[in-house]
Amino acid sequence: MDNSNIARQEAIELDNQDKLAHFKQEFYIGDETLYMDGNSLGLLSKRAEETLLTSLEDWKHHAIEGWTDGEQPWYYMSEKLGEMTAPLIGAKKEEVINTGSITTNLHQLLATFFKPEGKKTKILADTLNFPSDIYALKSQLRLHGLDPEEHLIQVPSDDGRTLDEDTIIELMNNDVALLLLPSVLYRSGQLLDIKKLTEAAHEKGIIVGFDLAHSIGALPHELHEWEVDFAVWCTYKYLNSGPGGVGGLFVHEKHLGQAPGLAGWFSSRKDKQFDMDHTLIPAETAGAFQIGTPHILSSAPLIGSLKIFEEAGIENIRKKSLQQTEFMMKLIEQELDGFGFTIANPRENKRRGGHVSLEHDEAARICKALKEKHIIPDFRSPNVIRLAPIALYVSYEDIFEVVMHLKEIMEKQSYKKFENERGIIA
Ligand SMILES: Cc1ncc(COP(=O)(O)O)c(C=O)c1O
Ligand SMILES: Nc1c(O)cccc1C(=O)C[C@H](N)C(=O)O
Repeated sequence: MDNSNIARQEAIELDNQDKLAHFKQEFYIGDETLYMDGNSLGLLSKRAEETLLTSLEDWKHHAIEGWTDGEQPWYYMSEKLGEMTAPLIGAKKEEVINTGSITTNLHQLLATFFKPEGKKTKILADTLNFPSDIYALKSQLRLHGLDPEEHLIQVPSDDGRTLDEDTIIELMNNDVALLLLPSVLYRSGQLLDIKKLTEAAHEKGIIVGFDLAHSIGALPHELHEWEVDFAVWCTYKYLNSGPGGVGGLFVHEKHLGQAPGLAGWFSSRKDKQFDMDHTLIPAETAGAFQIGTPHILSSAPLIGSLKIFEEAGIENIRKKSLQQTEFMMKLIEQELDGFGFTIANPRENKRRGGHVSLEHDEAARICKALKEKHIIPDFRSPNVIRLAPIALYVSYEDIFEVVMHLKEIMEKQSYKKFENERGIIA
């Protein structure tokens, strides 16, 4: 048996032993498709579809009464989702609410927690974060009359892929008021040491926020115990809530009870909201950081999806995900040697998230060649192919197939018929 046949055998055995394998049947995907892009948009599950349809039924049968009656009362849905999400991030239920999007939630929490005072006027971030977060930071600085050129410090990266925690800590000066970092970097998949960074920042009196877009649903967190001040995330990636699915936010218990920077009537204590008083009485939970009416139809699928996470268990998901990415990297090294690929994510388990980051000079057109074969990766400029073997719906045999197709594309140079430029999204 040659090495690739041994690997196929190994994949079959791993699938046979996999206690999460049965969840794959719950997700919709074409028979021919190998979906490796769940880190950008997760797949629809039957349970998410069901809870979305339930909300439509509630609307159909209850009209306005759906806010409190119906099967999934809309007035309490954001809180219910917060409670269901709490175990995924190590939070108390009061600390979590589903609302908005990453960027709007970030604006809300910056408006609440970024309070430049005296010499403490700077925000510390990094050079590798997703652009939307940086845009939000710069616009919040401008709203305070502060020039981002001077007041936004972005930690550099030595290799253009990863960040060094000690370098971040060195930049935590006394003039820094707030630190914002991604938990997992969207390109390289590096997982930062949230606990260590939070502790170091607190020693300098710095408020700490994390963007969990690329870690929530992929790995466990202990936000309450680590005393992270706030966090934001989306639910359309690993949490499979659908395009434009509701975002989420965490505010540590120690900050609850304070008024939101951006107030609206949904910031209210729920029993007071319909008093319609012009003086806001904010909720004493993370619910206070909501603003307006929740987007029920973009929230409802998450109920069904989170039930899957309750059943599967985030520790089991992480365990499988690490084994899957390890298997994928091993196969890439074995089968794609000499084709010009570089594995750009850190190799240690505690330093990587849920996707493999492959660099190649021809990455954009290799992605197009993969898509021609019904394999869905994504491309991130300038040279990254992201491959996310999602624990809930990707099998080890799928991973084997993906790498073997990639090998064929490289051997036959079939990527050369495409332009080496990205499509609209990837
Ligand atoms: C790290 C990160 N932050 C922010 C965003 C954008 O968030 P949203 O469009 O949900 O506001 C994304 C992905 O779209 C992301 O990956
Ligand atoms: N949020 C997205 C969207 O609205 C359209 C297309 C893609 C996305 C994404 O989530 C991109 C993703 N955050 C990334 O890491 O590239």
